[in-house]
Amino acid sequence: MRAAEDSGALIVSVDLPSGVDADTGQVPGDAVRADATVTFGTYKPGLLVDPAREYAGAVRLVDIGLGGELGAYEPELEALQYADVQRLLPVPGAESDKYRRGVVGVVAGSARYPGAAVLCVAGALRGGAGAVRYVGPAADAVIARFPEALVSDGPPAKAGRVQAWVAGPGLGDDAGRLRDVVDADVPVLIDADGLRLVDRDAVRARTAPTLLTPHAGEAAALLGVSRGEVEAGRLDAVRELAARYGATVLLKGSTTVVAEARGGGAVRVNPTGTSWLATAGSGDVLSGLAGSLLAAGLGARDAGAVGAFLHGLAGRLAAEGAPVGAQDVADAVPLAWRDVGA
Ligand SMILES: NC(=O)C1=CN([C@@H]2O[C@H](COP(=O)(O)OP(=O)(O)OC[C@H]3O[C@@H](n4cnc5c(N)ncnc54)[C@H](O)[C@@H]3O)[C@@H](O)[C@H]2O)[C@@H](O)CC1
Ligand SMILES: Nc1ncnc2c1ncn2[C@@H]1O[C@H](COP(=O)(O)OP(=O)(O)O)[C@@H](O)[C@H]1O
Repeated sequence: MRAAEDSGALIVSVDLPSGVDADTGQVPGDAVRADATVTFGTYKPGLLVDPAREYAGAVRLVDIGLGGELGAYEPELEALQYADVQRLLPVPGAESDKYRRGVVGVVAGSARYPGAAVLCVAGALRGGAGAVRYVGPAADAVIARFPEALVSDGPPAKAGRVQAWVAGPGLGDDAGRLRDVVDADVPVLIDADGLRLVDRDAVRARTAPTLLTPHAGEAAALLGVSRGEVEAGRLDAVRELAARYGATVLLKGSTTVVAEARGGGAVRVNPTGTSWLATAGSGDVLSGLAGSLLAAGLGARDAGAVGAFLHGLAGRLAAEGAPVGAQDVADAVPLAWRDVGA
């Protein structure tokens, strides 16, 4: 392997780069770093999930006539394509009104992190819900930036009609509001500080859909392992979290993966991500966006996967190869939506 790398020659791997694990995306030891990989029949998880994905270079799939054979197997992994996402986008019908489109509630922000509330609302306003209710101490900051948001500072249960809640970005230690949301019988997305504060038994006991959106650091804390272990084995980590908490889990990072609660269905891997998204607050935009899709009626797995797809695309469209901030990503979500919907 080293001789090949040291030679400076173009390296093309056949099916998979030697040394990467085809089924898990893990790289247990030395592995070939290919410029390109030609793979056969179907994509393997190791070509889609980091850290292995990075070793494959540009991937080209060649059909070798396995179509009929492959159809007999349930895939372990799937990546939504443009047409899949287009079918899932919640588009208002002629008879829609703001309530029929869904109302998303946002419990986020604190005196220390008012910006997280603004960014979460920024994502929520672009996710297809008909109204965004913000509940918390950053109402003035939210309203200054987004006068269309409905704001209050009381308990979430008194905020008015909400079809799905997002709780956690920049929340600080406001466990009371979080508890109200977890007790609500509507879909709930829990992110950031919410993942640290939440009563784990209460999450397990929920009957309405729950979507947890940890980054690797938060996932590591929830699993009681190191962050490195999560990053080295993303598929194992996301499946284990979903099983342990009886929730749908979206694990963020270099490859974003979504696993269904109680083991149902393939793990979704997001194909649109870009490392320009690695900027403070972009996760807050994602949680607002995915929560809005939940309020608009998507199931937790679809809301997570479509949210990550639009977020990744928005990151690319906003960045175009230059650094951007989280607000720029939120502002580009309509461009991503149009790109998918066209
Ligand atoms: N504008 C704002 O107000 C912002 C507020 N934010 C809020 O700031 C608070 C602290 O959030 P942090 O997540 O930065 O907490 P920390 O900085 O305390 O990080 C917690 C742990 O996770 C690790 N970690 C952080 N980001 C990671 C990543 N993307 N991948 C892997 N590991 C990672 C850290 O090294 C650390 O071990 C949260 O409430 C968050 O929502 C952030 O969302 C950034 C923007
Ligand atoms: N290297 C990367 N490649 C692609 N996406 C990334 C990368 N690093 C971070 N991201 C994305 O950026 C967002 C960061 O969210 P998060 O870690 O919650 O940060 P914050 O709390 O600052 O908002 C997530 O959507 C994550 O998937």
